[in-house]
Amino acid sequence: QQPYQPLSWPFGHRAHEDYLDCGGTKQSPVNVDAAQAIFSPDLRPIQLSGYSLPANKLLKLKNNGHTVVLELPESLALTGGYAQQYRAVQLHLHWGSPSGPGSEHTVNGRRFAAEIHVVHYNTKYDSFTEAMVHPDGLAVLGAFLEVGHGENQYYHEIIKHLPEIQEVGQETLVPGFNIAGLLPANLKFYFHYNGSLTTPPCYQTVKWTIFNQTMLLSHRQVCQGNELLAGSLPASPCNWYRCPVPVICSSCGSQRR
Ligand SMILES: NS(=O)(=O)c1c(F)c(F)c(SCCc2ccc(C(=O)O)cc2)c(F)c1NC1CCCCCCC1
Ligand SMILES: [Zn+2]
Repeated sequence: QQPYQPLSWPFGHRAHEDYLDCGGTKQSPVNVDAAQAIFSPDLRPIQLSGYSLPANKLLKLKNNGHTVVLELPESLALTGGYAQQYRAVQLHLHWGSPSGPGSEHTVNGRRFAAEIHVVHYNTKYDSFTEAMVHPDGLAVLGAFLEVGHGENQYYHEIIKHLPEIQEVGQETLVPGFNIAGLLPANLKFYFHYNGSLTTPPCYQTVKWTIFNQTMLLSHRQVCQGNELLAGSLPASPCNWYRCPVPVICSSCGSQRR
């Protein structure tokens, strides 16, 4: 009996469609139907290397109008759970809005408050740009964010800088910290499938890992994230709303002009 229960489920696809944009047969996000998931003994625990960064390593945090993106050095690597080596490019967050939760994937139809994506590219390709058009080019680690009791100290390292990038295009520098703290402690339980970027160019070149364990943030932290992009254009029309301004954050009642 394996020490972990990674799950995957079958997705048929025609090879030549490997990176059709948006109209293809392997579009993400998807709803994970846990009852349809198949235990796969070949899937190994995800292993992270080089994720703990010193405070003197400054990382660019940018509001690109769709989400908040933290650029990551290639020293962060996936060394377990994938057949090939992948190195980090960036991480970004899919927040909700005062009108509702913002996770892109759902599980049994349930949408979570928010979702983090850590984007990596396959090092057999010379660059991220080249990798993202190949079926095995990208690996994205995803985890759901929920409201828990206390403040999450790792998400605090990002959220505390959000006031500095309230406008689209603004960026700031964030001191390094342990990026692994943004992901679940248990990297053995996950869903895995072959899908796509969830935003144009929608390339069907992503090996998705969606962790079972969720990340717990305080009510206030989720609210702060929801308010950052409340007036921005949606990244993907299906789950982003252009919120009227001023925005009342329904969960904590604060008003954002
Ligand atoms: N879930 S996801 O991984 O598909 C994804 C999203 F859903 C995203 F919504 C995003 S942000 C929207 C795309 C975008 C817009 C502007 C800029 C910029 O001005 O720099 C950059 C990107 C976003 F950046 C990503 N990831 C990107 C995919 C877009 C192109 C390559 C960049 C790295 C991964
Ligand atoms: Zn994403």
